[in-house]
Amino acid sequence: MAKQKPPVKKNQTIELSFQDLTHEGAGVGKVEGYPLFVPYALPGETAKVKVVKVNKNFGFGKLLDIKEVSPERVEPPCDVYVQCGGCQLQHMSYSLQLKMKQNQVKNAMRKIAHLEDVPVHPVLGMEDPWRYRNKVQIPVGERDGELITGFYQKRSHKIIEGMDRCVIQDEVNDRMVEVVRRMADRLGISAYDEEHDKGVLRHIMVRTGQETGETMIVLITRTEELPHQEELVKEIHETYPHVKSIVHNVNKKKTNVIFGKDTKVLWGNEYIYDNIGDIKFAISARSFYQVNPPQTKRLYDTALEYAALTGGETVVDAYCGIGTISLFLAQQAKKVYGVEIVQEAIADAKKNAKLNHIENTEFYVGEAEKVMPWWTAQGLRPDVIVVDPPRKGCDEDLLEAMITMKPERIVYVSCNPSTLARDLRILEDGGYETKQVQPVDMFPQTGHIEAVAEIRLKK
Ligand SMILES: C[S@@+](CC[C@H](N)C(=O)[O-])C[C@H]1O[C@@H](n2cnc3c(N)ncnc32)[C@H](O)[C@@H]1O
Repeated sequence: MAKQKPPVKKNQTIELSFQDLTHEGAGVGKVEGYPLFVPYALPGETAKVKVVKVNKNFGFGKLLDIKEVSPERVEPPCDVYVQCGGCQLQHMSYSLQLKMKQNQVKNAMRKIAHLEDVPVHPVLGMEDPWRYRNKVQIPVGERDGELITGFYQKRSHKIIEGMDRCVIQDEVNDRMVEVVRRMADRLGISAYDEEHDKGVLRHIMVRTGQETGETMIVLITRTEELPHQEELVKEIHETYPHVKSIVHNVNKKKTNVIFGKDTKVLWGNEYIYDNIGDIKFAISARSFYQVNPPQTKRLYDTALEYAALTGGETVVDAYCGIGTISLFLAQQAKKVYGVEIVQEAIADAKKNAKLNHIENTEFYVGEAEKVMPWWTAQGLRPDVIVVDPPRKGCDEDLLEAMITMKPERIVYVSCNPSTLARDLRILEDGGYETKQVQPVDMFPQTGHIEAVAEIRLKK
């Protein structure tokens, strides 16, 4: 049979109507059944589009001119929305964002997990979906002899010009980035020059505890020394008393990874504190801490509800970070075992347990996929397992260990619906049943969605 040629050509300009959205928020329109993905187009719209890439089964277009505008289209408040690419959904109403994300999770359940009937609830969204991020990591560069800070332009390492705020960032963090940049500039500290691998300041990281108002500043340099360190540190903490910790991290490698291995406190505490619900957390520079605390509380409350603890259970919290979920669980369980790969995070987890006078937790450093089979061999048989892996999902050895341990309930917290669905299929085949999935919008204005799944051992 002769292969059908795509009905469009590269660089052709066409008029296209949009019916759907990809999971990244691009509009989907079809020419004779051939789908074209067009960023910033919305369902219900008709637009002039330039075809920019033609693959065998689908292509990409660039939005030129919208003829019929969707009522869901809104003006993005960010001045550098298109250059930046950090947010993908600012041009659509928040209610459409939530619908799109619910569909994304439903589609993953249907297409990847082959679970047609699992209830996927409406997304728990934010009342005010702006300025929610508690942490910023921003590159430092130089233009016309002056230090500049800003995110990289999409698919490049060129800092966006004139970027002085980020509308999803906590205002305190925005301000502190500017303050540190100006002070460093005045003191003559140079920016890291990636191309020639010279210069000093690579990134500024700022994290603020939204409940406590405490701020940590991390200065990441290429060099062992931070010139004018004492003046810089003194000026920051004397002017801004909410800054409780100033940290120096050295990263000598030519790499995209932001942090290097060596971290030392220049001034103040090694930690800042923040609260989620009634639990207090100490957070150090390198530790993972969810970026949207009010939504984190809703996420953990859902995880706790699905864990259905009565006080007598043994629980495992795999990928436990600084023990956030573990400590919530521990309040309602007999014993919680946490495992996490980052050593500093486990030190924080132990500290956090003490800080909150919680005595029924044990935390271990290690790869969850190795520690869990070892626990299984030791005879540990938890009643409930909670997993909260990175985007790539759970390792197969860990899924196998869970199936062998046979807990009554598994709670899967996920930041990637595709890997969640892949892993749910494995658990279903291993004797488990997915009861319900609750998406939580931890990252408004972006295409990301978090979800919690309740999974029970089949009777
Ligand atoms: C999505 S975070 C969840 C952390 C924590 N549950 C929370 O809510 O703050 C995933 C965590 O998994 C850790 N991690 C990544 N790979 C791991 C592995 N193979 N074994 C154990 N932990 C791992 C990361 O360091 C990170 O802290």
